[in-house]
Amino acid sequence: MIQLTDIHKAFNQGQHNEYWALSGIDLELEARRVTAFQGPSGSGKTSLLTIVGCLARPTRGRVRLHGEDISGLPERFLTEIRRRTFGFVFQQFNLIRGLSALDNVMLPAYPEGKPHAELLQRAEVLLARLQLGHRRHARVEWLSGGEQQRVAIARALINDPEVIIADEPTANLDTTLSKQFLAILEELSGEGRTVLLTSHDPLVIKSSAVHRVVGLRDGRLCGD
Ligand SMILES: Nc1ncnc2c1ncn2[C@@H]1O[C@H](COP(=O)(O)OP(=O)(O)OP(=O)(O)O)[C@@H](O)[C@H]1O
Repeated sequence: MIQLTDIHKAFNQGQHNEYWALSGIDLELEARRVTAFQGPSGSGKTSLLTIVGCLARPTRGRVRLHGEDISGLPERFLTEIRRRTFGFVFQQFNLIRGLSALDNVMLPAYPEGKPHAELLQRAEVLLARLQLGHRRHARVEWLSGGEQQRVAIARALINDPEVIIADEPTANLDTTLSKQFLAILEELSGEGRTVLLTSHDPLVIKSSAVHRVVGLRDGRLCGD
């Protein structure tokens, strides 16, 4: 589904502090599987996921999505692909304070231009599915860490993405909440979504919810 060919990523290219975060990644990611990227801090996991999710471009190399080379597409096409294909769950959840859970979930769908009532219903269904129906009108800063994470997952699902990308999704969760997250992960892959995540957490890496673990070290693949 996603093919990466000879991906390189440099930061501050051409400057005294030039740094190559990724050096020659060749990888094929299959649809409907849960793939975890593991590796030490600074090994390039986040850089790789941001490239896969079209949040950043590789300095060199090709990204193919369903066989189409998307690496050279102009920004507006990339934005469109990003919105349609990927849902993101960030480590800090990146929810907007002052807004309710419901409003946060609906935000990424506004550019799609769907009728508000339809959107509202979809957001309510998603929050209910994640056991947050009763908290839908609460401001996100009033919610617990686990509740905030589930809001972030509902938000990632609002545009019905094929692929969910989650960066260290359990980093801020205790064991019980991490296990809840893994159960949600199994549900997502059970309904045919592709999940790509980064994790240091042995609970995640060793979980039966994860089908494949890809190792990264110093910007290169090491173990698959
Ligand atoms: N915007 C940036 N400018 C300069 N260097 C960067 C930038 N983003 C990342 N890096 C560097 O690239 C390397 C890889 O970072 P990346 O965030 O991909 O690693 P990671 O494996 O996700 O780490 P962690 O587990 O700590 O999140 C690191 O050394 C980091 O300092």
